[in-house]
Amino acid sequence: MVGTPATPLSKIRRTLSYTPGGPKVREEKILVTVRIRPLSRREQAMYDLIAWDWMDDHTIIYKNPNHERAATTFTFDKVFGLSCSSQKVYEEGAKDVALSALTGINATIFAYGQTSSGKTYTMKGITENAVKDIFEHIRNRPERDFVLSLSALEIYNETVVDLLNRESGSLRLLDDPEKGTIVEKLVEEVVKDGRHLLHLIDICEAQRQVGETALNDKSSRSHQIIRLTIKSSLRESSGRVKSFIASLNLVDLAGSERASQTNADGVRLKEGSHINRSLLTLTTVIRKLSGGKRSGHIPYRDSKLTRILQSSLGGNARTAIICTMSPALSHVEQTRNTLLFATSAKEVTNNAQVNMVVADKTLVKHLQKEVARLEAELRSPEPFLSSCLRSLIEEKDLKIEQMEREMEELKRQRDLAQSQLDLERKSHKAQKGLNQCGPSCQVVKCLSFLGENDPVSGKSLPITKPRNAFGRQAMVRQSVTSTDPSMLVHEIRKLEQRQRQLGDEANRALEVLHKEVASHRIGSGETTETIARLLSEIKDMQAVSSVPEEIVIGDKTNLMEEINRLKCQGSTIESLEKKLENVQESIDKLVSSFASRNETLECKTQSKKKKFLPFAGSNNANMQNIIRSPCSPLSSSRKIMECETENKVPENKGFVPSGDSFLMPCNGTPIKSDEHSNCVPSREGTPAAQQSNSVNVKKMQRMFKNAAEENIRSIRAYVTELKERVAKLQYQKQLLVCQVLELENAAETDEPSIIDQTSPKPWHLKFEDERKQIAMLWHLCHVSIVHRTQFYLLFRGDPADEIYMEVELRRLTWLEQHFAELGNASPALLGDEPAGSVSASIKALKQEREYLAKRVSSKLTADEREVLYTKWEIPPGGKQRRLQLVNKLWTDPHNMKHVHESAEIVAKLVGFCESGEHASKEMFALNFVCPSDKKTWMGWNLISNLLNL
Ligand SMILES: Nc1ncnc2c1ncn2[C@@H]1O[C@H](COP(=O)(O)OP(=O)(O)OP(=O)(O)O)[C@@H](O)[C@H]1O
Repeated sequence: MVGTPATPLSKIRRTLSYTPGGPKVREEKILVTVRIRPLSRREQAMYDLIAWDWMDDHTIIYKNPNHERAATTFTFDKVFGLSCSSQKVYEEGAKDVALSALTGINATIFAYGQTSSGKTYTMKGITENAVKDIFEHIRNRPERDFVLSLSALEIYNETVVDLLNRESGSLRLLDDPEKGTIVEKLVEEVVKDGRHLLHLIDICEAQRQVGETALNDKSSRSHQIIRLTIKSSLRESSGRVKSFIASLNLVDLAGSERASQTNADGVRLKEGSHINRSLLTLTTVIRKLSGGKRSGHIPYRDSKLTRILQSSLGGNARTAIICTMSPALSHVEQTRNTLLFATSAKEVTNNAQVNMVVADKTLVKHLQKEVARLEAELRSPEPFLSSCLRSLIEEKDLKIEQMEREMEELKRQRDLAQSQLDLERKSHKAQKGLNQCGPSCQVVKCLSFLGENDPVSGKSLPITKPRNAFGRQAMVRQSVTSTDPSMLVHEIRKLEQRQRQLGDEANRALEVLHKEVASHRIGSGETTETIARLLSEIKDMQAVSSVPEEIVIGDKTNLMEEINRLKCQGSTIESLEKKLENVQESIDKLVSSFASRNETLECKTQSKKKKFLPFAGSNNANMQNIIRSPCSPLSSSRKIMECETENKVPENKGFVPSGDSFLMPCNGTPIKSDEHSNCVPSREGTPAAQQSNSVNVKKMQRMFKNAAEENIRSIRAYVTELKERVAKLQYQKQLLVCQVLELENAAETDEPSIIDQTSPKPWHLKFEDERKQIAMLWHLCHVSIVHRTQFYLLFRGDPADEIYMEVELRRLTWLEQHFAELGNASPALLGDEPAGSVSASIKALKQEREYLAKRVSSKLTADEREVLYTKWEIPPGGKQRRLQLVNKLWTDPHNMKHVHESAEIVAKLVGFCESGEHASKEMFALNFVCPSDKKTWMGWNLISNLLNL
């Protein structure tokens, strides 16, 4: 094997570089040395061989006692042999770095190596020497004020423990934007002197987790970090105070180990696996850093060790690593790994800089005053606490007030937006209705009919007058597209009223006809029967279709009831139409019957002829009714009026009857047939009268014939017109039903498409709105949080997403409606499962959360978990923290930040990746049916899908 190329010392030497306008930045490589300990007693007892040679102070070679492979050479900043003292190791491998902390540069020294290779032994020597040197340095710098403080922790089984205060339990790591990773609540003891410092370090040693393994009687089972923070300040002649602050980290890592060598089991095995895992992360970090800092993601966060040491690994610190090793042949593989790690480490470059604070005199004075004030307050804790409390309460009150104001403003904005939206909808509806070609267009046009007299009030509506398009549009907009239920019910009432009037008129017309037929035996008996039957049917129909007068108006439920009732009446109107058709047929028959019998009638007595003036005489009252009817079309009324005038006897100038017997009927006085018959023969008795009568009878016959025909024609025309109006009525009802249903639907779905098309909302705003609505509906419908996550992450506002957003919104609206309607529907299960109950839906979601909670450990690193627990306020040491975390996800649909963060976490837990094969937008396409490949479907029916992951 070819040896690792040596790193020339020139390359390792530190170089200073400067950041313009900023503090000096020292860019340098990590100082890497190797210390070889003597063979241990155990190794000697086993007659283990020394497998390594160290030719000079920098090179170490694998001796390869069996000459199986080529020699392997490793070169480092320094190689310390078996007999090298700790003093020398410190002097040449750590001192320079350690003392940097005195001048404001962070420093880290750590020992790395296999278990029992001498790390603790080495770090002890380094620490003692460093402490000695630091205090000597302080003694030699009387012009500077130094403040030293010490904190210490161990990472045992990925748990951070304070070595100066074990009782505090597991400590959390927090991210500080300025300081980087900090350990919450870590005790920091101010150091009085060197002895005190060593005493504290001894305490830490004593507190540390140590256990016996096959390789080491006192094996360190944790990583230990002792942090000595050194603050020094110098009062300059100008009055300015220059302060330095830096930390010296003394790190004794737990050793990498093989279970087979340490004979570990149980607790030791668990410790060993944690140790190895975190060392593996450290190795990965070093390896990645050695490839250049910008060589991709550095997984500092994969372990607490690397997280805490982040600034020392390629950051703002000077770092020295002492790799310890056993020379024994039995450990050669482990040692080789250590040397490979060391080789990578020496390629890592740090950017250390002086952490300096310069404060002017005034500021210092101000700070001193502030400190004095605080100290005074602390001396009298009660007023201090009460003032703190007071200020806290005041602050809280202010916040509440501010929030209330914001809420008011938001409410106002919401109401304003709502009313604008309503207006837009109305105007859009009207526009849409008028612009569209097709049935609805025709129907809307029919509604100009509404512009006639208001049958309910009997008054002429002001909106009926304009006959231009604009006026009609305005009218339609106001009456039909109104979302106001009372307006719509009012419209329905008007239609009802019209229907009743039409029925009345048809009834009256038929009554007239019936009477004529019955009293004069016009037409066949069959026709008479038909008309009588129709008359009674129409009466029945009117009774059935009568509308209850007292209906509470203005309520949505009543509106729906109205619509349902109208829908039911559709058939009634149809039957009315049918009946009117029948009437027309009957009239036609009547006409033909009348025509055929005309000649016969001419030979009948005059008393009967007189009775051919139904509308002019005996039925005048009925006729007047028809003419006066508010719904009677002007045309037919006019015709009837004309007919009435024409039928008046005085028109016949040639015939001058003596007395007024014949004129009586024209005055509207009913004439009984027997009275009439008594009267007429007295005139017919004279010859002159007979001659005159014979002429006049023919004339009369013609006249009566014309009158009768005209009457029947009038009725026919009137029936035709009634039919037309019934058709209009039908259209209007249909339109109303459609409009109301559409409005109802739009109100429920808050359909975005009905917003004014002339000024469409920008897509990104629409997208945001829809996304918020969707998030809310997901929440309301207890939709699977994996589904939510996938949808949320897949659709991020691309214009092509519009259709998916629309579909999702419609689906959810539908679900929510049905949820409300069924009362206990289970949207979360609505996929290929029948709807269950609400509780089943909630249960499904609960199961999903439990399932995801189980994945927290496997899908998130311990560090990631800790960060999340902190962020999501899961108390340390609590039970089922994973479930607590998952239960907090997707619970606040109003907060889009919460939604986003929830989605990110769930995505990690299910291994969802936007570009992956599981993430196809098509799976959210237009139907509920699962795609055949269940693996790609992560939709509504979640648990089964998860099991397929
Ligand atoms: N350079 C050395 N000279 C003499 N003895 C040493 C040297 N290094 C280590 N030893 C001894 O070897 C044994 C193991 O050393 P130490 O406990 O420091 O190893 P370690 O690497 O810290 O082990 P672990 O990782 O298991 O904690 C100790 O008894 C120690 O005194």
